[in-house]
Amino acid sequence: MPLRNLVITGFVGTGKTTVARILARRLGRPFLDFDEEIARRAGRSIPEIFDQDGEAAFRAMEAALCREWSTPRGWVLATGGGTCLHPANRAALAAGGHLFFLYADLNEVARRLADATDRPLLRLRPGETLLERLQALWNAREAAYRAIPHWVDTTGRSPEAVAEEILQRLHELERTDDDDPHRGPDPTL
Ligand SMILES: Nc1ncnc2c1ncn2[C@@H]1O[C@H](COP(=O)(O)OP(=O)(O)OP(=O)(O)O)[C@@H](O)[C@H]1O
Ligand SMILES: O=C(O)C1=C[C@@H](O)[C@@H](O)[C@H](O)C1
Ligand SMILES: [Mg+2]
Repeated sequence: MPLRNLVITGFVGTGKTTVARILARRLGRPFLDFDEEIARRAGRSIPEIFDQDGEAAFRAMEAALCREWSTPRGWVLATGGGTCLHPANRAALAAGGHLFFLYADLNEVARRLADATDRPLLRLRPGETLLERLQALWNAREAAYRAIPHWVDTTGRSPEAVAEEILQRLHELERTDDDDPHRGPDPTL
């Protein structure tokens, strides 16, 4: 039986790609970033896909990837920030892997993303600040995110420290094999 995948999901800009890369290196496992894979398959950047085909087309490509990754293959996967909002995507990824959800104080996310231009959902409306945009996105999504197990706070912590915590929690999950994806958010939150 192949190892379950290790799926790093979370809010936009919380370090999914960065942390998952570190984890893949530390575990010696192959790595796939969903956003990079979607851009590669489309032969276009994510902003171009959103602008030319619309968000729904992007979400359909994301859902297709989730279905492809619903079986255990021992990979480390980084999802996009909106991937696990959809219950069917969440269920597919949880069927093949352990999910960890990264989050951070939104002031810190805003600092990390201050110069980023490649996230279409963070385009500012007139007069809006990045922090306000992030807060609006978080408010709209928080209830759906809470259905994802195993939250990891990345606030004030290096990507290496976040990866280390996930490794320790993963070893514990693999030891007890007690990862019920339906049991809801971490009760310590
Ligand atoms: N723990 C951290 N501390 C400080 N900066 C970080 C941390 N993790 C990631 N970063 C920085 O924040 C930015 C966003 O990181 P990254 O692209 O890995 O986030 P993401 O969650 O994959 O974003 P997206 O939702 O767009 O896929 C990058 O500039 C990265 O170097
Ligand atoms: O939070 C989101 O919905 C997104 C996050 C990015 O990772 C990309 O998947 C895309 O920009 C959408
Ligand atoms: Mg990413």
